[in-house]
Amino acid sequence: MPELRSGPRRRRAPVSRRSSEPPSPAGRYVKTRAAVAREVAAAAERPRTRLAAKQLEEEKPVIVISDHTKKEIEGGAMGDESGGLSANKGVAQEDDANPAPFPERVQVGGSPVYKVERKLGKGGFGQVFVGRRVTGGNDRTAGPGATEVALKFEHRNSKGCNYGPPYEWQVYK
Ligand SMILES: Nc1ncnc2c1ncn2[C@@H]1O[C@H](COP(=O)(O)OP(=O)(O)OP(=O)(O)O)[C@@H](O)[C@H]1O
Repeated sequence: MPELRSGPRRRRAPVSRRSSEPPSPAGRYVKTRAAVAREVAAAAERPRTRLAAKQLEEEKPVIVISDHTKKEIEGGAMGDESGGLSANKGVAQEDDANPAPFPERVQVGGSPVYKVERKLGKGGFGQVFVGRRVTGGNDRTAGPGATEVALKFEHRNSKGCNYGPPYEWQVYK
């Protein structure tokens, strides 16, 4: 027969730490089950090998800019007054009313696929980002093989397109 305890319960004795060891701030917190579950889920999603990481990188969606998709962009929720294409996840627009981000990758017509990187600047009608060629290219800084280019996003509904496609587009073509 177990004996009943009498008197108040005492806490467990603290785990003894060597006096020379400084108390760790992380040690003062207890992880919740939700936090542990989040960590486990994140670890499961993380690629374990370089090859897996590369494959994951290659699977990322690409926004193909053509006449067809420009129409889709017009009709969809991706337009913004600043003249940007805003779709999917990726580079955040930090200074516009529309918090939707720009696409992660783009392909203009039959061009190579470019990864959209940091913002270079903003003009009257659009925004300019560094585009890094995802595959191929050469070490030249100019020409069709350049690995780094400037990508300008200008929406068809932007004020610069009030009177039809801007002349600048013809020049770029
Ligand atoms: N090739 C580039 N390299 C580095 N920065 C660039 C490049 N192209 C544009 N930028 C940056 O982006 C900003 C906006 O460029 P953009 O061509 O849109 O200017 P803009 O002609 O004044 O604009 P808009 O034609 O919309 O009136 C520039 O002021 C510059 O800071």
